[in-house]
Amino acid sequence: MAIVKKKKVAAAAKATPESTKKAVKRPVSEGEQTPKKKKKVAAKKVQNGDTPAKKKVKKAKVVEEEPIEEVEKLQLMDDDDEEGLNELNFTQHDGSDDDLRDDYSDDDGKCHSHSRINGFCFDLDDDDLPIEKKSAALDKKKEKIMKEGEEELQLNIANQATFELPTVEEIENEMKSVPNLEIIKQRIADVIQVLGDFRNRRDPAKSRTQYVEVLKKDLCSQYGYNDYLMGKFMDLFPNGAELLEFLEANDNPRPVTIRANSLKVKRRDLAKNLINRGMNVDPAADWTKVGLVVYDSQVPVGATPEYLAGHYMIQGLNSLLPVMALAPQPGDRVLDMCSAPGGKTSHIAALMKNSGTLFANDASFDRCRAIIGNLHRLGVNNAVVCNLGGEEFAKIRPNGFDRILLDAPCSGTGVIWKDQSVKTSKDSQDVQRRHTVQRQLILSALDSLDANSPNGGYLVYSTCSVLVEENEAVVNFLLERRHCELVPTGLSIGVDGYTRFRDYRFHPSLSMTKRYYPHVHNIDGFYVAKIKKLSNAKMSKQAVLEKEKEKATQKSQKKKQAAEDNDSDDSGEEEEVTTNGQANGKSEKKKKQKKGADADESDDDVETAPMKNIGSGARANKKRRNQKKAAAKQAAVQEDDGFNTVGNIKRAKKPTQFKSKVPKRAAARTGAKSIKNRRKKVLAKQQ
Ligand SMILES: C[S@@+](CC[C@H](N)C(=O)[O-])C[C@H]1O[C@@H](n2cnc3c(N)ncnc32)[C@H](O)[C@@H]1O
Repeated sequence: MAIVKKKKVAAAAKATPESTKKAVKRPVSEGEQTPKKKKKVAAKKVQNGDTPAKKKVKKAKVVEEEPIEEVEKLQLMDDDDEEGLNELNFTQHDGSDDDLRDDYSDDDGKCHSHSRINGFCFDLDDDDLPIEKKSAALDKKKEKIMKEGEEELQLNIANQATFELPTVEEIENEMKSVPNLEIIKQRIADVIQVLGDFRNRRDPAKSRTQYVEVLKKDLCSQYGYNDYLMGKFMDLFPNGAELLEFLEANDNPRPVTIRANSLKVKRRDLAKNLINRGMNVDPAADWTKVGLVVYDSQVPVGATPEYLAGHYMIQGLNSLLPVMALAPQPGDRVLDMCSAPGGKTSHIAALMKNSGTLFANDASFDRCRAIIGNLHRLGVNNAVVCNLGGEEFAKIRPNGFDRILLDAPCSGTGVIWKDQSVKTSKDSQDVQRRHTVQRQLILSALDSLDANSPNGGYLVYSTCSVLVEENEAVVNFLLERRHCELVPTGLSIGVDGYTRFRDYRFHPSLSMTKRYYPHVHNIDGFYVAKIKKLSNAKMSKQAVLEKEKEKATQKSQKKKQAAEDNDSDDSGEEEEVTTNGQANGKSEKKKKQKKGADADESDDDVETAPMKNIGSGARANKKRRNQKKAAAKQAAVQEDDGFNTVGNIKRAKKPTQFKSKVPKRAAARTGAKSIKNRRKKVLAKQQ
């Protein structure tokens, strides 16, 4: 303790002349504390779980040991040292100082239990032991703090009850200047609280939609998302607290994890070697035998001799899941349809023990180089790397594989921490493009599977997206189009996939699929579904068309019904418009819906109305058919929000694989020329 004091004296010596002057002028101020500061210190002690009695005994001892001169020196300390004084519990007062009541005095402010030397008070007399008195005083103080805390809480609750919701326009204006994140954060918490107990906490003049709109705007500016994606996440996590957890998790990195390459090394041996290199590693989770988590490392994880020798692959734990679900067997014919850079491919090869045949495909030629590099490094020698659009496999290798992994290209909404640009770059068009390609790929993948494979016929579909449009809706689309069924993934972690989402309903078996979230599982957001192909025969077009028709009629009936309801409600609503702003919004919405329904019906009309000015005959019929098809396709694409699983799919532009060096017209011309030349030659010979 003496050392501590000396330091403080030294600090006093260092103090600026001004502060020293101040201290000399007002020596009493050394021991003075604002009541707040005192409370803080006391609260700190309570929090730390210090036994106050013990501490005080120590301090009293120190006081007795210290020479008075030393104590006087302390008067020269500057303000910064107040806390140090506090810790040592020296108090200088005349026994009536208000500030001191909290600590050692009774309610009258007089210090009864202390003797005073030079104005400093010490615990010496009275019947009770000083330690008991101090303990009692502390209890009292604690009680007071608790009381104040309770009062503050009540005040907060009262404040929350009167929380005023700004309008969306006000928020937009606020955002034009530099947004105050503290205010926004508080408002987010307030709105979430109101939404959690809407009936009691709402402002009666404001609707839930208004609260939700304000929340969305604030979340967008707090976390940096665009409106579209935030809307999607709000649909996904209607619970405000969970939404915040998810958004926070998206701003924080996941743990660094690696997969031991069982083709070359055992996990135990790899861990030993890496620890010797200065890496702090541990088994990553109880559900994987090959994953290791790297807590910290003195060497770059991607440049150790073990890495270069192919003993491990740097992979997120989520990457292990689809391969585990696929469970490839030695000797299988396996296709990894979208495999670059080859992390999952090399895991598949390891499970196949480098036997059988593994096709590692990717549409990007550049990314195929990465597959080749990784497969070489990891010692994979049962793989054929190919560079095709996945859509081609149904044609070039129908019913040709025992197992297929389709780790589809996606929006990446599960790995936002890796690429923050996703927050603003994803819009409805982008997501629509994604799920369109995903549907094409999943159909092609299923058609490439052999349903009669003795131990296979399995397709695993996975994405690193959390959006339902790219996951359950795509799998549901497949179930409606092909003879196949969902089977359990065999994965012990993950939450069940959606069978219903907002107004949409999926096949009940979709609960067998698995979802992963960063805030729940501390791995990247991910989705895994395992599908068994039941028959190699394609579902007849007739059956698919009938299903489509059925759904379409149901849909149009619903719309008509909604339109009729609107008609009958119209007059009543107009009255409401004048009296109730909330209802106003509602009727607007209904009108919009009606408009939409009308537009859709007119679309239907386009489809069904007889085509004019085309004429008759076979050609005209064909033209008519094509027009109908084009109109239907356009309508389906326009409407397609990702859940319209029976609609036509917009074909993505096919990647051009081989380009003929001679243009078509030139080729035709050359053909004609050579025929002419040959004819000339023949004629010449004849002559
Ligand atoms: C999610 S990544 C695959 C990651 C890989 N499975 C792994 O674990 O290392 C999606 C890949 O699909 C590829 N891709 C995109 N469209 C494709 C298509 N039509 N056919 C095949 N591959 C495609 C992309 O080039 C990208 O490499």
